[in-house]
Amino acid sequence: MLLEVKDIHVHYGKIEALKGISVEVNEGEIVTLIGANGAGKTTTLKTISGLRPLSSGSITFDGNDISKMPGHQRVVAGLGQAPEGRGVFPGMTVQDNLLMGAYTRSGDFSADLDEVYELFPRLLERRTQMGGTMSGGEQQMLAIGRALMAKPKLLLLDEPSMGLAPLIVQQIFSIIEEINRRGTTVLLVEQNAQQALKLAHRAYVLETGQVVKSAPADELLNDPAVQAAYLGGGAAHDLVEEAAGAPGSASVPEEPA
Ligand SMILES: Nc1ncnc2c1ncn2[C@@H]1O[C@H](COP(=O)(O)OP(=O)(O)OP(=O)(O)O)[C@@H](O)[C@H]1O
Repeated sequence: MLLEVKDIHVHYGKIEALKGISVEVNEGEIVTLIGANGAGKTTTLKTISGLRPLSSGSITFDGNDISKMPGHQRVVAGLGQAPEGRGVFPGMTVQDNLLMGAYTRSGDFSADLDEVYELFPRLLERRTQMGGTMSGGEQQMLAIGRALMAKPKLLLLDEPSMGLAPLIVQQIFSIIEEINRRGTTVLLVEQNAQQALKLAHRAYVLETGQVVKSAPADELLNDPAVQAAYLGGGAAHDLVEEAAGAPGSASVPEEPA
């Protein structure tokens, strides 16, 4: 197993955002976390990448306990992240943005730059353009390309479809598939559950800081409760109740994805 997140609890002040999340990612997989706004998807990714501290639980990556490892060391260990909101450096060129992704490495990474340009021909066309003047979709490509420059074993992607037109989302998702086909394991957080489940091998459904379901992605795509709650299939269905077997014990998802 490449990543094992075990029973993690994470707080923002007194608010417990993650209430015992466990997630596993095997080498070669695309795994997705889906769930309504506020379910804890982004917090889970931030905790894996070291941007949020754990209150309890553990994270094991590539055989090492990284629970207390600082974020920059996790990048060196092989965790690459394209963050929510993209984090492109606006006043730097596309190429310099990409090269920043390799700051933890030494040696010659021109072959890696070539590979990123091959995956994203648009970035090659725009390599001298300032990052901040790129469109939303192009900035998302840049964020993923920059994360790839660190040669990650596991690529963490936070809502790559956010705010993008359907055609661009399709393009980005097929590139993620290609990145995975070339050997990079992917953990994807998405509001766009439909697209994410079509792309992923396995998925976890999060609600109010807990995992309420985990299954192969195609199984979840055909699951009536998941369809109702997250795939625009009708009235929201409460998966927490179903998981807990206790009707009336939890809240309804805020909105379908
Ligand atoms: N900086 C913060 N300070 C306080 N509470 C926070 C902070 N960031 C997130 N939270 C809370 O933690 C919980 C989980 O939020 P998180 O952003 O992880 O959810 P999410 O599933 O990624 O949602 P979204 O899809 O809306 O980004 C929410 O209740 C949220 O309000």
